[in-house]
Amino acid sequence: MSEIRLFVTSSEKQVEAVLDVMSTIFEDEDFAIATMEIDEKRDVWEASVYMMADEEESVRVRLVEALAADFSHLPIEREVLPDIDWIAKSLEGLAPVRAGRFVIHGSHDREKVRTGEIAIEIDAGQAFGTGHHGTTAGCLEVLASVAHTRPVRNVLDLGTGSGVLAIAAWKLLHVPVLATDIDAIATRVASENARRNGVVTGMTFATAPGFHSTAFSANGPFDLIIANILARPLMKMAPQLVANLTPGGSVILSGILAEQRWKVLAAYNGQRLKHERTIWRNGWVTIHLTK
Ligand SMILES: C[S@@+](CC[C@H](N)C(=O)[O-])C[C@H]1O[C@@H](n2cnc3c(N)ncnc32)[C@H](O)[C@@H]1O
Repeated sequence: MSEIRLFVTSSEKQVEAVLDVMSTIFEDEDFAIATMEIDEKRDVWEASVYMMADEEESVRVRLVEALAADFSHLPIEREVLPDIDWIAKSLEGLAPVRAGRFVIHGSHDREKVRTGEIAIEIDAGQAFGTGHHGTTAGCLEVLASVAHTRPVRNVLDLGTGSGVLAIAAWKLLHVPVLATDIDAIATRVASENARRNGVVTGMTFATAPGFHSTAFSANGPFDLIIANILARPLMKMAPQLVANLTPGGSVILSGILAEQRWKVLAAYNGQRLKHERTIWRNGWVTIHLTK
């Protein structure tokens, strides 16, 4: 089935406002949303939402409705994207990513690892997390800095995807790591990636939505919790997440668009966590808080 892009074209300022509207209506769903500069001199930009062909009509109806109030003058255009083997394509373009002391690379780039780097080998596959997304790279950067400043005896990676953050924490800290995901395929991929990266003991995997598993009480509470999910589930889970954190422990949250950060901070301040630092990468923020 083809992939479709629905988009509007305008100035950078208007396109940013349209992107805000798009993120509000589609924030809990899997549709990718992006802005792109078309012509720098003429200030021409596009805001796009991507979907599969069978979802186009319902997305279009919602988009027209949401843009009606302030942007009805902007026509919604459409592009059918060519069918591409995305996994092969993404592998071709995946250069190693460096964040803190970490380098995340595909198996085709093993020789590019430099002395002193902590290398994590992840090939693009069925689970999210090759290090190229701003949220993953942001978590790695904060992880490296947290490890310098605080003793960490165990780690929880909630929403592990490819396992990249769990493997990074294990390689950096040499402590037990629990890696969980709502998606059983992700948990399987994460454990295969862990094995491929030389993790033999000290890492536990569980498939669980949020904190609904005995794995959390069996392995926690945790000195460090990393959760790269999305703003809304992170806000909802704040009480349980903080209950699973040791006093003095650290939380690294990502999957949060810059404009959503205040709501997420409010949810965690409400649980008496202290804000330490927020970093930005490609429009996404990663937040470090302590208990
Ligand atoms: C953005 S990916 C992050 C993957 C990886 N940790 C990284 O940083 O690259 C989010 C992951 O969280 C998982 N997820 C989403 N909602 C979840 C929930 N309520 N409980 C556990 N995992 C969840 C998804 O299946 C997905 O693998």
